[in-house]
Amino acid sequence: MAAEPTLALVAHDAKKDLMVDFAKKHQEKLAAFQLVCTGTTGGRIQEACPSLSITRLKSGPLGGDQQIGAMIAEGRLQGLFFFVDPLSPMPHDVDVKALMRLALVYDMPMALNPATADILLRSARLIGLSTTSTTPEVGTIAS
Ligand SMILES: O=C(CO)COP(=O)(O)O
Repeated sequence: MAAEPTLALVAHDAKKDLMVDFAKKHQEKLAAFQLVCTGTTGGRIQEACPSLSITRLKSGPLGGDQQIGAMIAEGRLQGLFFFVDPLSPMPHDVDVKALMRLALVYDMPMALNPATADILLRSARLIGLSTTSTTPEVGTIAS
């Protein structure tokens, strides 16, 4: 039997309450995934949803975003819900951009807000019916 698809849940501080509400609301559906989170986001979700099994990586500013980026590059992630705060400066802005960039490069289903995450959670591709990752053709990048 194929392993469950892996979904990353990440939220900036101003969006963590939204992420916790989202996780509580969709707890049953989220249980069908292997969940990975950046450190603080994962702690908040775990506290609110003790039945979910969550792998917590480093906190975003300490490398967690990059760890998730590496999972994308290595084909170990099937979806990314990243609730970003567009109104606050981030010390690790380069990491945030790098993570979103890799999600785009690898055509990863990515939701940057709860409205889109709601839709993606219902999508056949994300729930694992088609989890083939798209490897970009490096040669096609324009010089
Ligand atoms: O900073 C983050 C994403 O850029 C999230 O990290 P934390 O979940 O550790 O707060």
